[in-house]
Amino acid sequence: MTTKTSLLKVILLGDGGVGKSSIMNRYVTNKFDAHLFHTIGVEFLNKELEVDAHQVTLQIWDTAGQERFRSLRTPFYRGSDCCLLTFSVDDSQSFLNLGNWKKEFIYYADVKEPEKFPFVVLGNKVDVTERQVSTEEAQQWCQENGNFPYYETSAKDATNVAVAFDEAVRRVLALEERTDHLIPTDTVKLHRKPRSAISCCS
Ligand SMILES: Nc1nc2c(ncn2[C@@H]2O[C@H](COP(=O)(O)OP(=O)(O)OP(=O)(O)O)[C@@H](O)[C@H]2O)c(=O)[nH]1
Repeated sequence: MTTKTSLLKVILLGDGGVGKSSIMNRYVTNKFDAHLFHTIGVEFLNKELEVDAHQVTLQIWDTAGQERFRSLRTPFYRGSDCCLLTFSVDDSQSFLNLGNWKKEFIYYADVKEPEKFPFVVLGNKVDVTERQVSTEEAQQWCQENGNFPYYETSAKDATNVAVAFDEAVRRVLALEERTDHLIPTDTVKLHRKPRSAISCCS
């Protein structure tokens, strides 16, 4: 019997500095760098995991949050299976911008049925003491904007990072019409590159 692997593309969006690269690095390499440079364009890393007895190769795309890199990141939205809308709990503006990120994604990914698309919201940097966004207001935004799951994460101390990705995978797998992603593991090439060829710095 041939085992099946789902190849899923998950994309991280959010303002510059909220911690998207750090979340990806924490999840894939279990490391945290307090002095990361801003991402320019996009980067991706792969991670293999098993969720509910389902083998998954997760392709995680980290994007540049700064406005000046908009044209470099948007071409990579298409084909995403899940979008992690990310803000930082110590930066209220990054929270207020979540709606713009959602809109930008829906437009450039050309999502046909936005109300069915699996978004997950991450409130990062929960390790900080000075919060500007409360858990309640973030949960309320998620409820009002599509009943999205909400996770408070810390790339610094790893709080909820793996749990959030697991939930993202579950949401995608729960959708019907996933059969197009089911590829026999003996035919798919599972890349294990630390950084993509199209990536720029971080
Ligand atoms: N305290 C704390 N700092 C964090 C956390 N996540 C990221 N940082 C720091 O926040 C800064 C920005 O992190 P990045 O991961 O580069 O942010 P980004 O969202 O990828 O930024 P862009 O590449 O500009 O879009 C870095 O100095 C990180 O070390 C966290 O969970 N807690």
